[in-house]
Amino acid sequence: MSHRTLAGAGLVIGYERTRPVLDGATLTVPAGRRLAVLGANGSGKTTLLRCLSGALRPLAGTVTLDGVPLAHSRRGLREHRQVVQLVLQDPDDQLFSASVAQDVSFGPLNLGLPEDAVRSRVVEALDLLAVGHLAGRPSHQLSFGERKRVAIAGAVAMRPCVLLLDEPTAGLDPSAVADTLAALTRLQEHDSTVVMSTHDVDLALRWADDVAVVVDRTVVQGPPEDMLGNDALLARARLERPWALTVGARLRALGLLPEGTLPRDAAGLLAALPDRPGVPT
Ligand SMILES: Nc1ncnc2c1ncn2[C@@H]1O[C@H](COP(=O)(O)OP(=O)(O)OP(=O)(O)O)[C@@H](O)[C@H]1O
Repeated sequence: MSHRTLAGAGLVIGYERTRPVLDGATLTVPAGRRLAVLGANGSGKTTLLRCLSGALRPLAGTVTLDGVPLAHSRRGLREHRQVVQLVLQDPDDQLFSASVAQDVSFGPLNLGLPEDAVRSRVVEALDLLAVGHLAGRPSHQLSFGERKRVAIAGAVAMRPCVLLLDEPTAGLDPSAVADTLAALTRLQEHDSTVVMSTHDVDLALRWADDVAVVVDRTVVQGPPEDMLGNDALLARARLERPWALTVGARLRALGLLPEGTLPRDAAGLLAALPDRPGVPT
């Protein structure tokens, strides 16, 4: 897989022409990096990802891949979907075959690949998502968290350069969230660009290289610390400052953390705190 840059410029997207959900949204999905699309419920995250995937045609503006505008023709969309794959929030919108292996092979079979190539893609995708042991199981018998990972494996089997994941961690317990994030790291190591929509500011700070905040029917993009430390922006977006930024700032003010230290999660915070003789770590 090679790196490709997906972008949207001046996107007006909506379901009714008179009341667009997004009105002039511009963003770049930096190749090879992790982008979190953050926004409150109903702000338009899913709508934006659907547009970037080609599933929803913008009312105005353009989606581009390496600067080339997406053509909403049958051929243009087919080519786009070989590079950009969207995984929906609800895995049951994507899983409908008799077994996990059949669900994951659906896309590659549709590409007309020979059977052994399909088989090796299915094995690779299931392994990347650490769900190889589920290959023979009926998808509908799996837990919600397992179904979410199988749905991601289905998209991964298409070997996309850009993977758009709509709330991949929603409804998962902490260990399933950790498993999913580990799988996303493996995907990135396989040269995929990963985009995740979420309203979880703590997760975005800990995971993302870049953050795009969906706010006031547009998108504001920048480094996680800048976006998630901007209280005015967060208030407009109906989001809260991540706890690690608040606690980090307090500890710096108390002189317990060196200036410039920006822990992103509990492990980072503990690692940055000084050792004191007699205080257990
Ligand atoms: N198929 C549709 N037809 C009409 N309106 C829709 C449709 N899908 C979404 N909307 C509306 O578009 C707006 C944005 O919805 P969207 O699902 O993109 O938000 P979201 O940020 O993903 O929300 P959530 O965090 O709750 O999943 C909402 O007001 C929603 O009611």
